[in-house]
Amino acid sequence: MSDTAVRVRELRKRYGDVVAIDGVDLDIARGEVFALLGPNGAGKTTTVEILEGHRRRDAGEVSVLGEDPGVAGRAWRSRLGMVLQSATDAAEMTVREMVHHYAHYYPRPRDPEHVIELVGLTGKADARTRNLSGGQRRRVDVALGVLGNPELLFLDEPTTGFDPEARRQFWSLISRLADEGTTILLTTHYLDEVEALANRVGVIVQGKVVALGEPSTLAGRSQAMATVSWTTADGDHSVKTATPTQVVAELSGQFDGEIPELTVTRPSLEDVYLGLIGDHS
Ligand SMILES: Nc1ncnc2c1ncn2[C@@H]1O[C@H](COP(=O)(O)OP(=O)(O)OP(=O)(O)O)[C@@H](O)[C@H]1O
Repeated sequence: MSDTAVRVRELRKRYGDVVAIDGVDLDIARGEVFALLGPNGAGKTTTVEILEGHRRRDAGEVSVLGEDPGVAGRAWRSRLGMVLQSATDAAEMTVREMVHHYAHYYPRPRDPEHVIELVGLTGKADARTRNLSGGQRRRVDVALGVLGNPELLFLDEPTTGFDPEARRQFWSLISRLADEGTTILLTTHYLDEVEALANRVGVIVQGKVVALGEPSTLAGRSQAMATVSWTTADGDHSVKTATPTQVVAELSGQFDGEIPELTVTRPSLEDVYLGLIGDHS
């Protein structure tokens, strides 16, 4: 079995005059959690839909779990899990009925009761899905996405509408799936989600990948200048420096004890991301 889950070369897609994907290359290894970031309309969903076999490409090579999604059949599809951007229709069925029902579609499903517990819906298992809140309904989507025990899971903005606690629970679910070896392709607008979950991140702007790397080192982040800040009776001070340890050592000689309100920061992933988007738009 190949170590590569997803391989994309020179992918192109237009909608009429709109160039949605403009020569994307992408490699995702098996077992990796890969995040696609980008502003609205950048081409993330189109890319994911092509990888899922839901949309035809105009040009380029695509291989997902060793097959071309444009022609692959049902056996291939059963190895994928999907949480699409648009939520599953609300229904008269209860959560339990729905999860048990969909389990029949897969050759080797997870235990439906275990999945309900995994997504934190045990207390709502007998509620009709139309009576669930937006965030709870999204958890049903996630339950259906992981039900088939997928080798590769697509998550398109999975935590939109989640409250902070639900997002944390979801993150631990994703980490568990990743630990079990599931490859995950995530699109999101939440930078903290990327930092918490992703091994690697690709930033896509106007249909092109403009940066690729680990969240901690993306676009030279780890080598970027640090900012040392502190406060005195004169007011707030800050210095940008490549040698923050030295600055702090010098400052500590000037103060008797603690340096007031000392902080040392490097650019956040959000700073780096906004810089990348600004440079390419
Ligand atoms: N079915 C369609 N018909 C015509 N144009 C489309 C269609 N789907 C997407 N587009 C256009 O293609 C471009 C890429 O859209 P896409 O949905 O892939 O972006 P995205 O990165 O997923 O955005 P978002 O973060 O808003 O979900 C946008 O300019 C969009 O308007």
